[in-house]
Amino acid sequence: MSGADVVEAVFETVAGAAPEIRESLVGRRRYEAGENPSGEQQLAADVYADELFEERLLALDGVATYASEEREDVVEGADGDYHVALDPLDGSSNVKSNNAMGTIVGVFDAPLPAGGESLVAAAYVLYGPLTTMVTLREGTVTESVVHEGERHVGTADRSLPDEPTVYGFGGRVPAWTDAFADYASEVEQELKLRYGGAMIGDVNQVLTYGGVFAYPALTTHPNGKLRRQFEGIPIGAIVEAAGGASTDGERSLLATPPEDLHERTPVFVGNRSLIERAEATLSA
Ligand SMILES: O=P(O)(O)OC[C@H]1O[C@](O)(COP(=O)(O)O)[C@@H](O)[C@@H]1O
Ligand SMILES: [Mg+2]
Ligand SMILES: [Mg+2]
Repeated sequence: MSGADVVEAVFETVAGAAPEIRESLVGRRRYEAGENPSGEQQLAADVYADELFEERLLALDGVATYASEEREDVVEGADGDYHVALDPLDGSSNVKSNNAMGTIVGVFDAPLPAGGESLVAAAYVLYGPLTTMVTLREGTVTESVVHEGERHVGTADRSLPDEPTVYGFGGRVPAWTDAFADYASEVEQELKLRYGGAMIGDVNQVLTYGGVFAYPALTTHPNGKLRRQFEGIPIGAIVEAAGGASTDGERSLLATPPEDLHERTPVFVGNRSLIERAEATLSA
């Protein structure tokens, strides 16, 4: 199977599972006893989505391994040249309040953990009022509506608007560093606050309206909250390919491979001018 065929099969599988993921939320809003490798409590919905994607993606020709935020180690499948990294349910704490959630996928041509130079394709599904899917392959970002598990292309070459409009910053304000607080107070003079607590919902607003999403380094958590392999790299790649930029505070999220599968990193994505200003303010 060619790389393009494997990527297409992964995208088709993730879109195909979307109705089941949505349906699975009914009755799975409670916490399981377990914790994920990042020390966060898992919902029954996180575990269900992780197991469903593991089974379906490892069954595909060409997919050698599966890794996810919800399990410690990489799972080996059959032989193949491609490795998939999943955040099966992003923003799963939103299931309680019935707000947006997502699924994030990265396809790599090197064993995980792997950095941006090994990323061959990426995608996310947004479970909002509609189910939509944004895919990145060969430098092009495409947005589709997912209906009954099928993708219907809406915008074939998605790019960020030149004029930014919205921002969303994670972490409690008292835990922000002074440098980040300076950046935030500039941004809040210029843009409109939109923060929903699911990275995918918040990033999709930035892709749609222009602006910046950040989950910064905190005084309590110097590497922030989000994971480089499962969240930072695929989302950084999508936003960069859509004409925006990404940074971990110093350089593109694609520039530094994770040393550890579950490593955390500060995440900033959005219009280039806003990301450049973030880097300048944080390094001042
Ligand atoms: O509740 P907080 O601190 O605002 O954190 C929200 C962030 O945490 C996340 O929910 C973490 O992702 P998971 O739900 O996949 O662990 C992001 O989607 C979101 O940006
Ligand atoms: Mg997440
Ligand atoms: Mg998750």
